Amino acid sequence: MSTIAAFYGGKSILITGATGFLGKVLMEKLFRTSPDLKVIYILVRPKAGQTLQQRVFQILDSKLFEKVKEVCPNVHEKIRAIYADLNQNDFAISKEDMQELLSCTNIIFHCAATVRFDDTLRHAVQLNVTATRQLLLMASQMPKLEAFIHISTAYSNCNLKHIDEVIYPCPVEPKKIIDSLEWLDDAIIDEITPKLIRDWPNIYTYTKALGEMVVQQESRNLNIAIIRPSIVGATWQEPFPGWVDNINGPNGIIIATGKGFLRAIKATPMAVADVIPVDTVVNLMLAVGWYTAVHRPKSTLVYHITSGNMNPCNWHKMGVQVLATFEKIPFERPFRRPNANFTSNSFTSQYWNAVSHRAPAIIYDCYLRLTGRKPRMTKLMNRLLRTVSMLEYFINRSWEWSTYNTEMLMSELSPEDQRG
Ligand SMILES: CCCCCCCCCCCCCCCCCCCCCCCCCCCC(=O)SCCNC(=O)CCNC(=O)[C@H](O)C(C)(C)COP(=O)(O)OP(=O)(O)OC[C@H]1O[C@@H](n2cnc3c(N)ncnc32)[C@H](O)[C@@H]1OP(=O)(O)O
Ligand SMILES: NC(=O)C1=CN([C@@H]2O[C@H](COP(=O)(O)OP(=O)(O)OC[C@H]3O[C@@H](n4cnc5c(N)ncnc54)[C@H](OP(=O)(O)O)[C@@H]3O)[C@@H](O)[C@H]2O)C=CC1
Repeated sequence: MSTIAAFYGGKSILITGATGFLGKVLMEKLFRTSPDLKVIYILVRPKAGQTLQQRVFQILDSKLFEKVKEVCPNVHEKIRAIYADLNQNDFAISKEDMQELLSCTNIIFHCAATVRFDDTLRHAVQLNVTATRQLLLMASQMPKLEAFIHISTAYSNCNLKHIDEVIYPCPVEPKKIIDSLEWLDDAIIDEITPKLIRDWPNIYTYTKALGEMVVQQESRNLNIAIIRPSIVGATWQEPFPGWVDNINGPNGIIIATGKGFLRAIKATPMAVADVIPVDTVVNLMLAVGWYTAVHRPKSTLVYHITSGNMNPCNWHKMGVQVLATFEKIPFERPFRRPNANFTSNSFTSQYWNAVSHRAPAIIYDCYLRLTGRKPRMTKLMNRLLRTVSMLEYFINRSWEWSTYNTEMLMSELSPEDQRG
C-alpha cells in the first residue's frame, strides 16, 4: 500500500461537495485505495425529491463505485451522510451531528461551491465565501483536525495573465461584501455587481477569489492548503477512463457538438486548452492532504494543478480530436451530422449563430408544430448559445500558472505515489 493510501487508514474524513463531480471521484479513490479508513462524513442536502440516503445509495450504486464494492464491501457502513445546507449560516446541521463532526474529524476536503457563472452575487457569496468562513470556524473547534484542504480554481485570478501559487488580495475585503449583502436589496446588488467584480469575467471566479482571502484571513492556527485546478475534465485512468457526470465546462460543448447542435464557436484555436483529468486532480488532493498533515508547512501553501505547462494542448487540437471521435463513435439520433469550426471574430460568430444555429432551430420547431408536437429546439439553442457566450472568455485566452509547490510536492512522493 502506498504511503499516501496508508496515511488515510483509520482516518475520519469530512468532504463537502461529495455529491458533486470532484467530490464523488475523491470519495471513490479514498474508499478504493484506503478501505481501512474509519469514516467519510459527507454534508448532503435533499435534492430533486431524493432523501439523503437515496442520494448516497444512487452514488454508491453508480458505475463509478463498481471497483469500490469489491475492495470495500462494507462501504455503506463507512459513509456517514449528514444533513447540511450550506445556504444556511449554521449549515442547519443537528447538534448531535455537529458534536460528532467536531470531535472526530481528522481531515477536511472542502469541495462544495456554486460553479455557475451566472449565479447571483448573494448566492455565490453565501456558498463560496460565507460557507467557507463557517467551515473554517467549525474546523477551529476540531481537536483532532490534521489538515483542511480548500478547493479553489486556477481561474480565481484569471484577470491576471501570469498567476503564482499565492493568495492575491481582492479589491474589497470579503467581510465588507458579506456585511453589505445582509442589508442591500437584490436590485441594488445587481446594479453594483459589475463595479464590484471589476475585471473578473463572472461572479463565480470573483467569489472563488474572495473565498481564498477568507481562508487566508480566518485560518487561525489551522493547517491549511489551497488547490487550484484548471478545467476539470473526464477521468483519464481511474477508476476507468472517460467518466464524467455533468455538462459543465467543455463537457456540455462537446456533447452539443456531437449532437450536431453546435456548428461554430468563437475561440482562439491556438489558445491553451488547459483541461486536467478529474482523477489527476484527486490524486493531487490526496497528496496535498497527506503532505499538509505530515509536514505541517509554516504557511498556507497554494498548489496549481494545470496541464498547460506540463502537457500543453490547444483548442484546435482538442476540437479536431472531438470531431474525429464523433466520426468514429457518433451519438444516436443526432440533430445534424457533427461538423463544427472555430470563428475568429464576433461578426462571423453572429452570422453563424443566425444561419447555423437559430434559423435551423426555428425551422425544426415549425416542423414540430406542424406535426402536432411541442416546439423545443429554439429554447434549447438559446440556452446553448448563452452557455457558449459565458465560456468564450476562457477559450479566447491563455494563462501561465506557476507550479513550484506542486512540483515540490511531487518530489516528496515515493515512486509509487508519484504514479498516483
Ligand atoms: C480542419 C478544421 C478543424 C476545426 C477545428 C475543430 C473545431 C471544433 C469546434 C467544436 C468542438 C469543441 C470542443 C472543444 C471546445 C470546448 C470549449 C469549452 C471550454 C470550457 C471552458 C470552461 C472554463 C471554466 C473555467 C473555470 C472552471 C471552474 O473552475 S468551475 C467549473 C466550470 N463551471 C461551469 O462550467 C459552469 C458553467 N455553467 C453555467 O454557469 C450554467 O450551466 C450556465 C449558466 C452556462 C447554463 O445555465 P442554464 O440555466 O442555461 O442551464 P442549466 O439550468 O444550468 O442547465 C440546463 C439543463 O441542463 C441540466 N444541467 C445543468 N447543469 C448540469 C450538470 N452539471 N449535469 C447535468 N445536467 C445539468 C439542468 O438540469 C437543466 O436541465 P432542465 O432543468 O431539465 O432544463
Ligand atoms: N469542475 C471544474 O471544472 C472545476 C471545479 N473546481 C472547484 O471544484 C469544486 C467542486 O466542483 P464540481 O465538483 O465541479 O462542482 P459540482 O457543481 O459538481 O458540485 C458542487 C457540490 O457542492 C454542493 N453544494 C452546492 N450548494 C450546496 C448547498 N447549498 N448545500 C450543500 N451542498 C451544496 C453540491 O451539492 P448538490 O449535489 O446537493 O448540489 C455538490 O456536491 C468547486 O469548489 C469548484 O470551484 C475548480 C476548478 C475547475
